[in-house]
Amino acid sequence: DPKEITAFRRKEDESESQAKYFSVVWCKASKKKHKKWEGDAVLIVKGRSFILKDLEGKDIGKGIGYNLKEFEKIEEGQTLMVGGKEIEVMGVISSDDFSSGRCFQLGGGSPAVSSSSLTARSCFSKPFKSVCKPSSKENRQNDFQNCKPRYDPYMPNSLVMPQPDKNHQWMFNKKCFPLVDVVIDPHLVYHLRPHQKEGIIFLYECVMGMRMDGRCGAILADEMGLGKTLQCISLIWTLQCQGPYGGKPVIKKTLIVTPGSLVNNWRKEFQKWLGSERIKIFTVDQDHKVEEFVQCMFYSVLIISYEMLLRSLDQIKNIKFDLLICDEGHRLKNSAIKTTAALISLSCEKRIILTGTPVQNDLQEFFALIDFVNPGILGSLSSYRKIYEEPIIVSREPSASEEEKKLGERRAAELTCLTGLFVLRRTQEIINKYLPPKIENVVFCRPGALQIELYRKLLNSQAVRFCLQGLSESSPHLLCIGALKKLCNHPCLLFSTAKEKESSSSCNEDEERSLYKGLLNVFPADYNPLLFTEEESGKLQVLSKLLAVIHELRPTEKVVLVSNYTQTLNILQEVCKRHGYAHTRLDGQTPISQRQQIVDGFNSKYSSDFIFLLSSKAGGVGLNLIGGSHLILYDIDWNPATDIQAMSRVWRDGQKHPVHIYRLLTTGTIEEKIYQRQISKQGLSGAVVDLSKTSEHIQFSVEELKNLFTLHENSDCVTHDLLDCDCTGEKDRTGDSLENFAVCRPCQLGPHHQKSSSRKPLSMSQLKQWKHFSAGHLNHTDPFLERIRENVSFFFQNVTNQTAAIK
Ligand SMILES: Nc1ncnc2c1ncn2[C@@H]1O[C@H](COP(=O)(O)OP(=O)(O)OP(=O)(O)O)[C@@H](O)[C@H]1O
Ligand SMILES: [Mg+2]
Repeated sequence: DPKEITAFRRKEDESESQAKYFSVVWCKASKKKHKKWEGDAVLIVKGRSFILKDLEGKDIGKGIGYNLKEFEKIEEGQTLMVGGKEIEVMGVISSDDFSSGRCFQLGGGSPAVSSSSLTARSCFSKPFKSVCKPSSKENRQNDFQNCKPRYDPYMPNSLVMPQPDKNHQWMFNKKCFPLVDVVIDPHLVYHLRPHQKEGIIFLYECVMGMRMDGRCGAILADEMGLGKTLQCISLIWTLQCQGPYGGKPVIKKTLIVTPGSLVNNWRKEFQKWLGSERIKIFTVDQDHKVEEFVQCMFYSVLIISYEMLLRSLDQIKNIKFDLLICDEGHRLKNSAIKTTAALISLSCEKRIILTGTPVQNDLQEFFALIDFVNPGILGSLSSYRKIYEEPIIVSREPSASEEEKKLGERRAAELTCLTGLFVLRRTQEIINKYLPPKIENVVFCRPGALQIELYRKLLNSQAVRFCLQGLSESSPHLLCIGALKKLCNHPCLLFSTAKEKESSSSCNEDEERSLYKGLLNVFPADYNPLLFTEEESGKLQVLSKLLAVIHELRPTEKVVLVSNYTQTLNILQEVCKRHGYAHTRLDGQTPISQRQQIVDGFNSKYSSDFIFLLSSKAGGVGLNLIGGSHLILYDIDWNPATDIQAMSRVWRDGQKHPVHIYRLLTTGTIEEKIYQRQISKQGLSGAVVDLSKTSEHIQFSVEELKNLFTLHENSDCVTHDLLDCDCTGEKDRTGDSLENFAVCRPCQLGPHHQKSSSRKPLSMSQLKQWKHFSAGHLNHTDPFLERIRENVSFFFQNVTNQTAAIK
């Protein structure tokens, strides 16, 4: 009957589209009576086909063309043969449990974790006195008397840690000590910002294993400058003196591992918040070895650099640390490197990673960080890949089917949920209200005549032409880019290299020679790079005027002057000398032991330094340079993170003055192109804001190279030309409110990671909202811009926190 056939077909179609999931055990098909199951698996049945996956998510069987009726009837307890395997169905898996991935057993059954421990958190319980029978009444009274909270939990503004729930007490209070409130030292609470109080509670719950049974790790990924250090110091100080069970301290010794340049910063922060009496800390350096820490019982905190840690690993392994803190811990994202392996080898369970970089952009790196703080929580790397990484990545491909998209999203949500319990990230906005206004300027400086001539010559070189024809196998484009960038900073930087190349005869440097060929002829015959002038470089001219006007109008304020190149810093330093500006300098060659001293010197109100010369790549991360309130970025990096890092050195907690940021770009040159790339491509694609990415990682198409290697001589601002803005730069322009431009960041996992905007690279549409004007039309009250306009073709300006009260 045709009707019946249609009905049958429809039914077949329906079951084709609806998958069913079962948990099963399996073994190879055999005739043996006593079978031995070989393992658990997940059976996915869809119409006439099936897939069998092991609990690591790997396919262990697949087949099509099975009997539809038989597949429809599958139920608990049933055995059946599929793909040469015998299976017994243990139960039905809900489609939600499958799509979230929860049905795959992870690291010893964490599925219950995500929902239950959240509720557990809020359920405070009484100690179970009934179980607890101290030997005598007196004893008990003594116990209770000794077990008073260290600080009064009922004082107004007191910060009391949540009490552990019954389950926790059962696990960790075997001796039935009375429950005591853990209260943060009021001396610290007085200074804490609200987000820091929350952060301390978060860290406390994590390391106490209250958020996730038996897991004591945490990742504090707050954006730069939110005071991760203070939050950790508060935690250490609290756990070292108090604990919920009978008031007994939870930890004795803490190990803090940090980049070398920050070792002393940590010491200083301890001192700043706790003075030198409360807690004894020990920093390892050339003259202070780990042995000393071991010998002196009164030290409780050891601060050491990652490099020193490797060198002293054997001694460190012999010390029992109860808490491990890894500052700038994103460097542990690679589990293959020695440092990570060394830290994993330490037996300490309570582990905290601090990082200002978003951690979830790269799923593999994310795994490494998670697995470091809470080993095994996501299962093995191979199962993580199958269950999370692969479906999530597939779902983001443009070619992904609806089904793949859904599965990927669901798995991503589950991953966020699972890890969200011990990863905390707050963005900069949270602290903006405590900060003074920030005035950001992008200043387009006209190149000098010599610069233009040299620029043309370089673009006509054989090396550049080869690049554009895609003729070269090696990567001469990096050479060409490097030379153009140098030229933008100052022509004298090119002179020395060109001189060298001219005389060298090595043939591997052919490309380099072809780049510099004939360049010397463009320089004046008696050119001496040591006697460079400011006029030869557009930016240097602007810089020099800018410094002069700051010096004149704000004699008590200081300037941080940033470049990525040591050679450029040399030039800038020479300029300081010529004008008699007192200055100090920190770059890659500055011994680590001296860095903090230099920073402190500059920040001190008694210092006479006017300028801090900083190589952002060498020493930027984590430094506080709040002594300066003007920051000038002399050159631009491919990676916006480098520049953002530098900017947040001055606009951070403790800054007393309005902050002025100046980014200098040479009009029409490669610098504008790099800037555009920063804001359009990277900004919009939400590319990882990661300091480790350098230009070597960037792939350029020939088309892109053509654009890079073009000089726009007739534009006031190519970036503005690209904005599709209808103004002609003749007046201060600002568009609609910024909120209209939600920036999407597809790399992040879940919606609640999308909040940040202030520390993210700008997008083009956001830039359009900045005030912008050509220098000729500057009817502006900014006295600083007024003074430099002569050598400038265009300005962009944006003010954040305009109304902020200056403390
Ligand atoms: N509650 C506070 N009140 C005043 N100053 C604070 C407070 N919290 C932190 N600070 C100061 O803010 C500055 C930044 O703090 P910190 O160095 O800990 O930031 P961070 O989160 O580690 O940032 P980064 O990622 O750049 O290392 C420090 O000088 C610190 O002393
Ligand atoms: Mg820090």
